[in-house]
Amino acid sequence: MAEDGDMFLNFEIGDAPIKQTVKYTGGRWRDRVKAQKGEKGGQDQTKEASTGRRDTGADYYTNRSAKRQRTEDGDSGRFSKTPRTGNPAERGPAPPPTHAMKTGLVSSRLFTSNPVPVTDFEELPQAEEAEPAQPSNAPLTAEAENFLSLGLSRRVSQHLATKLEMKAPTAIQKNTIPQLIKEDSDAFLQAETGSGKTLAYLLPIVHRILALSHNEDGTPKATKMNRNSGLFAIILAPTRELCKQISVVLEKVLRCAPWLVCTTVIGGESKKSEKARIRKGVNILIATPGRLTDHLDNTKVLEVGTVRWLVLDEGDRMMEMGFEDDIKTIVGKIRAGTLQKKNAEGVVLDGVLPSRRVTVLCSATMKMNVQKLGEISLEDAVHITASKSDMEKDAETGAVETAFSAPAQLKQAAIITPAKLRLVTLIALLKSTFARKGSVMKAIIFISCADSVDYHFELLKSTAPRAEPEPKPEGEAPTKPNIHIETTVGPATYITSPANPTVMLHKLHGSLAQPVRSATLKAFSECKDPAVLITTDISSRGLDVPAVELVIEYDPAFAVPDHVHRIGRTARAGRAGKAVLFLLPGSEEGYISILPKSTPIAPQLYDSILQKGFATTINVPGTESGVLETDRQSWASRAEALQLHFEQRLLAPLPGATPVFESKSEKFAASKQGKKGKKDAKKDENKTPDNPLLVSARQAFRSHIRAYATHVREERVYFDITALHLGHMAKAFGLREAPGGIGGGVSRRTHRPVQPGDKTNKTSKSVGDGTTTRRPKKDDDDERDFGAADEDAGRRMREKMKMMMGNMASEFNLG
Ligand SMILES: Nc1ncnc2c1ncn2[C@@H]1O[C@H](COP(=O)(O)OP(=O)(O)OP(=O)(O)O)[C@@H](O)[C@H]1O
Repeated sequence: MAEDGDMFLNFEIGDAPIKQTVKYTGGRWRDRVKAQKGEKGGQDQTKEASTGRRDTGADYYTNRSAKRQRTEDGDSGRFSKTPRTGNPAERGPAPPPTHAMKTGLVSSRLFTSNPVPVTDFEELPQAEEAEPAQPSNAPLTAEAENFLSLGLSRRVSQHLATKLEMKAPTAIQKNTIPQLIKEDSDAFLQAETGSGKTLAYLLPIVHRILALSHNEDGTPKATKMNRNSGLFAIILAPTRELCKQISVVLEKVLRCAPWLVCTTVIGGESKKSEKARIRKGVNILIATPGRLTDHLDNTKVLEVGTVRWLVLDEGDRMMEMGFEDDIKTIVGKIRAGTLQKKNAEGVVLDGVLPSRRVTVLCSATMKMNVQKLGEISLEDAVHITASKSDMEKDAETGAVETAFSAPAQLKQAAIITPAKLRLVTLIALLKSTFARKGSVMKAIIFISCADSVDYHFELLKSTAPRAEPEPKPEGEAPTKPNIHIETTVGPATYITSPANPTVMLHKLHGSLAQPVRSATLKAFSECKDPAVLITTDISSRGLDVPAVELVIEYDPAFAVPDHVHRIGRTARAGRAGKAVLFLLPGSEEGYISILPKSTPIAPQLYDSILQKGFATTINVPGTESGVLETDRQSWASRAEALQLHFEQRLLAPLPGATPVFESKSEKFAASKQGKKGKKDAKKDENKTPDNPLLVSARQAFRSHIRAYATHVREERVYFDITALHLGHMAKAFGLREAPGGIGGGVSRRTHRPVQPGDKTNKTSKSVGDGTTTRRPKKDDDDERDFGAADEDAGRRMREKMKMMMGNMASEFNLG
């Protein structure tokens, strides 16, 4: 079990003999000798530790608040004002950690030399003292509030109440629906995440199309409508996932009018089948901008003469992703065509449908680029918000307020964690979150880049071979395994607890093939067990998975509006939710001051999280009692043992591991990274490949650092790449030192270990001079190309690397 690295937290990690003898085989003799020496060096260090000369964690509490608390509160270093209860012996002894000394292993030295937080924790308001806020995005509760009173037909209102269990509108729906039913002006909808904006624009569209064939009371008119009666609305959204989600919502609504049809054109499937669907007839089309532009150019059957509505959902994100030209083309093409007053069957559209083309822009946040988008697409638009007073203020001043907020009921916290402790703190947080069955059902962890998502998924998921499906009784067809989720879903061993043994881990990012993306998201949404999704910003916009109760921003967002969208994946439609943000001590702490919040964001020091997460006895499958006593260990030594375990997993040559560099180009890229000659590269072909997890960790680290440098300019005062301690950050990736190659000539994509389900990305290439050619925009690209996205960031990174690595900089092409 130890070999495959699985179930480690099911062990008593502290006293378990994690030590492994690594036999160095293969490669050049120099490397082998070096490796053996390294091993010996490690043992020497441990010897030193056992004789008491090693750092015993005396500077564990380096911050003054901690020291103060420690004196007040025994030695726990806990920062809650809540008095602690229980027998101190049960809480385990205090740090300093001793595990490494006992087991004779190289200490991971997690708790030493960490930077001191600038926050004075004692001065802060306590989160638990604050009154729970009333939900701000919930359906309205007043008796008179119903969809019928907003002007929707009886058919639609009844369908909403009986089939979709939606009796009352939300505030944004209340303000939008009558406006879009009665008026034909453009509109900009701005309301909090999870406030029901999707139905706010969909319901009036469906209502008015339905009115072509049915009277207000639901009785049919002489006019019959069907899928060939014309394309009336186009909805654009930035990601395929969001398009699919909108389509699912619309399909549910259209069950009350089954003769109307909607479809998606989003890429990820053949254009031919999309064309075929358009040819069969569609009344409402949901699309990503890139794919729609393509169809407008090449699909003759796509007629836009009858189109009355163009909805730009998450407009700012589309602009940010570089779809400005596509949107201009789409708007231009739709406006250029003559507006048909009758459809092909001679049905008069005007009077029932808007007599002009209406554009609706929709977002929870508003970056400056939305204003630009407004200029491209809107004419005399009304600004619709959830609060009437905001709307009146805007109407008076003629300006659009740029303020946006998080749902009031959403509890926000920030954990101030030194870089070295990030990984163990994340696991401790997840462990305590899922400690009890039913406490939290679903959590999303946001990470800055796809490489890091891949790595953390591999690190945290079980490495045990997949269980064979139960044999079916004779005559019954065996259940087909879902091949699309084989590499993206798995049990999250390190996070489970005896009370909650099945927590499923999922990963999602934009470099996965579309069927894998769709299947993974479906698996996460429908998972009946507690589930965690590790993802990039691809999941930050619009995603609506109702049972998400916790959002963890392990890497802070690149801009505040992105943060608002990320945390908005929880606390939707009036439900409760919690968001936790990881920040480094120092300048990052200042970031809290610029975040929108309705209740104070409580900064918290990592140690209370570690204490909670690593406090419990841990079950050990296979032993007589099933439980191993761990009371004699402190939470800090458990944290160290876990870190050490990860570091060793990365260093161990895994038996039967598949080489990571499978293609020649990858091998060549790897050898180039170290600036080796072709001869050396050839020699390296015979070398035992590095543990794939190690390669993945290094790549994740590099991409993480590159991503860090791309925070928006205004926020770089908090996220300063030059203040980042690369060596400490490496620890958070289970690495013992920072790998080279950051900001160097190897592009992110060329070097990422290819995984089953990954899209081949042939469009990114290193040009060998420290820059990467920009990939042509993907259809719905949702991640940054860190190679060249930000020249300024690159320059700062190179400076940082120079500073950190001295002469090595030239070796890595950074100078
Ligand atoms: N009137 C309503 N009553 C109950 N639930 C509703 C109502 N309207 C919407 N919802 C639910 O609220 C959730 C959020 O809706 P939606 O996805 O439209 O929010 P949004 O404002 O677009 O959020 P985001 O800005 O994050 O995209 C959905 O699960 C939806 O089913």
